[in-house]
Amino acid sequence: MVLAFANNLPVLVTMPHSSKPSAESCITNFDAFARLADYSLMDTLNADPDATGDGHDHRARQVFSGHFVPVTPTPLPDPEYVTHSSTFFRELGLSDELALDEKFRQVFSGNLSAAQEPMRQVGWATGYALSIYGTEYTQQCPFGTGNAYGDGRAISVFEGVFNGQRREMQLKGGGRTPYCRGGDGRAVLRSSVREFLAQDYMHALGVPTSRSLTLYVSKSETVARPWYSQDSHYTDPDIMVDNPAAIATRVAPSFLRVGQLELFARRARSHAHPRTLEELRMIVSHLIEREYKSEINQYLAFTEQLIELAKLFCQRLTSLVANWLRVGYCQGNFNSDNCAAGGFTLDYGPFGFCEIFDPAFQPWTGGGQHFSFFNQPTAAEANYHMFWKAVRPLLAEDTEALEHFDQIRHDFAEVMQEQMQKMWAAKLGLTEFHPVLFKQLMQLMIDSEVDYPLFFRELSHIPDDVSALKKSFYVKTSPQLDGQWQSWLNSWRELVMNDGDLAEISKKMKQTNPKYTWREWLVVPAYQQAMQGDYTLVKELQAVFSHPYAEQSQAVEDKYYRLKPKAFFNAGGVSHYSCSS
Ligand SMILES: Nc1ncnc2c1ncn2[C@@H]1O[C@H](COP(=O)(O)OP(=O)(O)OP(=O)(O)O)[C@@H](O)[C@H]1O
Ligand SMILES: [Mg+2]
Repeated sequence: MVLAFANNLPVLVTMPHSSKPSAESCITNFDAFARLADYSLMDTLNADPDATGDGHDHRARQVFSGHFVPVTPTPLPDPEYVTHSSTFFRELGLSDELALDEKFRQVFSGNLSAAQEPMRQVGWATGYALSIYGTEYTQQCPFGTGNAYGDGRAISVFEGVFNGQRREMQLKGGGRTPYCRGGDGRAVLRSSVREFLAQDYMHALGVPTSRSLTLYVSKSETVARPWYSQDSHYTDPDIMVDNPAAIATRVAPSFLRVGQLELFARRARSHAHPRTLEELRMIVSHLIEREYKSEINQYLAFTEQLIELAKLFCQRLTSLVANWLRVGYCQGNFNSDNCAAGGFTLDYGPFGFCEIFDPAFQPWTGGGQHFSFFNQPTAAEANYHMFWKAVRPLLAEDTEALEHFDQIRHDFAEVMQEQMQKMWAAKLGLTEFHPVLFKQLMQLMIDSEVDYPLFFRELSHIPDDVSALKKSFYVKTSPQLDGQWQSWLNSWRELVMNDGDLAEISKKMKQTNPKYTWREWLVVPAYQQAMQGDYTLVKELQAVFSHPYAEQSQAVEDKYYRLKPKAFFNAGGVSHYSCSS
């Protein structure tokens, strides 16, 4: 609120939030929404020449060239509105009532026949390649060639400019595409609720991410997925569960993945067809246009633009991963096909948030150590390497540019380390990273089995006695361990006090260390309840997650600011999962 003067009388006015549209720009009906459609992607990139123009061919097949395949989603039968992101709707200039508009619901539950000009009645899916930790794979493709791998159940249906920013809207679980590999093309309500809430939450945490738009569920279609029986402690699912099919729509400037650049680079390398290098160049130009336009001068020579791209992607990816560690996030499956080339979080499948501190935390049983919590900087480097390798052929004859480009690749680990140190210093309220102090802290956190987010939040009060931190310990500590904590605390406090005003530092720490984290055992009841048609808990979580750094009410604190109960340790579907779709 600020004081303004009207007729010389002071009046209170509410400052419009920067992302809040003015009343005139608020879109309340589908007709106005559809008018924003602008499919420059479909007009500038190559379509699969073998695709039927109407997009009705959903058979799993190889796609040999082109950047996208026109394909129609398969509508959810009897779609019911579950929720939408009010925050994001406001940013886009959409009114909340639009989420309940009949045509809007039809379109975002997969029925494109409800779309009207200039919207098109066909969407698109894209192919991509897969590398796991820097090793190229083609075996995941049913033909063994890699030509049938890509968006198997993600279908983009809309592209348009909202308040000056171009966005692509993509249905997840929108039915089969040529890349479905025999899958059903669906996502279940369980995973859709998780992805929807997590995207919203990450945004509120200040971590770059694809965004949640809407979530609809079918009242008549279910799909079976392997899952865990009640109280199962097995590593793998032990039963098949019918779960309602759902479609969550996510939004981003583009859904370009490192794996997508790789697909075209691999084809160029093997001279798969005469236009391979040109298609690679087109997809990289598209990446610059969609994700880096405001930071890369379009009048630079293309090779110089590529160097800028390499620098910016390195900055974004390292900062992203540092943020993941800051908030306790583990992506779980950070392959090149789950690594957005725009440098934001994408694919909330087997992810989790660290509760009891473990640097090797990994909720996905298929993910192994290499994608675990503290290994994410290395996993990011492997993905960056694949990006570098994919783009490099476009610089082929320019030795000077190549040298520069290679140097940026070489410096990745150093930039990553700088970002990490900056992040750890900020988490500890310090202006500088102190390696010894940090190492001691990590050991103490492991020995006391601290709850990662709860510990850092309690530390943000800058206590002078270890007893204040015990709220975050899962074990009872010995007097000896308490002594070690106290001496660590004393050294740390001394450094903090040298850095400035304690109240100011504490405030900053609380903006760095969220109070409310994702606790899977508190999310499970929300999707279970949603499966019964009750969305109260989903909405409650949306509200809690939208202000993760705020204190919120006593009732919210009592329910959500807590250690994980013992019953949920090693619980299948809560502490770990082998299936996430
Ligand atoms: N039920 C399904 N039917 C068809 N394809 C699927 C299905 N589940 C997953 N896939 C495809 O398998 C690939 C690997 O799955 P993964 O779990 O990484 O991705 P996802 O969660 O579906 O998608 P995204 O990366 O788009 O968020 C993806 O290309 C995905 O589209
Ligand atoms: Mg994926």
